[in-house]
Amino acid sequence: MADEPMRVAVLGGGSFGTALASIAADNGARVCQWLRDPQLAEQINREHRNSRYLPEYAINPAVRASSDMQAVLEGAELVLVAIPSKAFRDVVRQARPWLNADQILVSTTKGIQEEGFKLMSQILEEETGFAHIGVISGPNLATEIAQKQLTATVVASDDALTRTRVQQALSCDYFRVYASNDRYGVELGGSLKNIYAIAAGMAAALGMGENTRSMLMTRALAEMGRFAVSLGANPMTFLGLAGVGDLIVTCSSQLSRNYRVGYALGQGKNLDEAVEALGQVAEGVNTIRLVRDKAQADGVYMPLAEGLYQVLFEGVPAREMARMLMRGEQSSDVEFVLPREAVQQAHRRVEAGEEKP
Ligand SMILES: NC(=O)c1ccc[n+]([C@@H]2O[C@H](COP(=O)([O-])OP(=O)(O)OC[C@H]3O[C@@H](n4cnc5c(N)ncnc54)[C@H](O)[C@@H]3O)[C@@H](O)[C@H]2O)c1
Ligand SMILES: O=P(O)(O)OC[C@H](O)CO
Repeated sequence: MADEPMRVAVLGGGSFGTALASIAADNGARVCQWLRDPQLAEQINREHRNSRYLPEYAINPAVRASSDMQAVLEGAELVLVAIPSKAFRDVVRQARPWLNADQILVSTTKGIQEEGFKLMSQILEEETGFAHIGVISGPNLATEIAQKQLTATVVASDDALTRTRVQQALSCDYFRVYASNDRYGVELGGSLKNIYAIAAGMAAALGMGENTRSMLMTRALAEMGRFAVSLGANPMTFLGLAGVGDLIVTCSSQLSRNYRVGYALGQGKNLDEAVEALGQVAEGVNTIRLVRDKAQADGVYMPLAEGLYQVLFEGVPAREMARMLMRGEQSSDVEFVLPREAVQQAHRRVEAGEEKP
């Protein structure tokens, strides 16, 4: 059956789900997209446009949209789930009666569930028990993908079939799909970088420069690596597209919703106003809280996440927090080369007069 078009279902009618549905259709797949809003589904079918999330984008006319979950999932080989983390489990539960173990289930969502600190593919696994599970993550601003800007992503799964079929379904002239077998690391990188995008947006609004942004991104990577190690994950994965790559784009672009929330906060809006003005999901707001709490509980040193938490949720002024962070304990650049503890130990010895110049 090699010549049969692949059947792809996309759950979610937001900007990323819409862009991925259209790419798969461009590649010849039979694509059905599920949206909870029947009017938007109708508009996609009639005008091949999604005026709510990607108004300028000409969606491939072969994409069929529907608010009937059963009809969308029927016969699908690949199911892409592009639903914000807060609603993710509910939607998977809704879908469950029409899912089967032969299907490939892939999350595109960069968020964390509060209960149990679960990533989205873990929810897919828990809700279904299926074997073909993966994630897509990387520097993927949907608006740029819609403009067909050259873009790369990562499909991560320990299941080779999942990786291969996703690469086949989505690779095209302007969208390149790299493979990873570190599902947890790729997914964690995508979720964590949203925290630092908020900080970068805030720094930009406060008039801070490129040195500051560069410091922020690099120290963010150090902090992300530390957190990954504490969770037993492989920090090397963060050297790839789903770590460094996504940090760079999300900390640099006004197209990022997390960056925009940070920018609005830096301009003096409060959190509710900033989120409301955005009108879309900025996963980082919730992720900051969850990661800060987890880091505290597990004793992981994450000064940026802690500082940002205090700015967002405890009313500490951003400039004051920046000053405190700059005056924080002396540290190491790359901790995998020189451990942080070695730097602190050396300071203690010099301060105690045990080592003299
Ligand atoms: N937009 C991007 O640039 C981008 C890129 C990469 C990854 N992502 C990730 O993909 C996920 C989805 O992002 P997006 O940009 O496609 O979506 P979005 O945030 O633009 O919207 C998500 C979609 O989910 C729907 N939805 C929300 N709550 C729902 C519920 N309770 N039941 C059913 N549907 C519900 C919304 O109506 C919308 O259609 C995000 O979590 C994000 O982290 C987004
Ligand atoms: O708009 P954001 O901030 O959710 O970022 C979108 C993607 O994650 C960028 O890779």
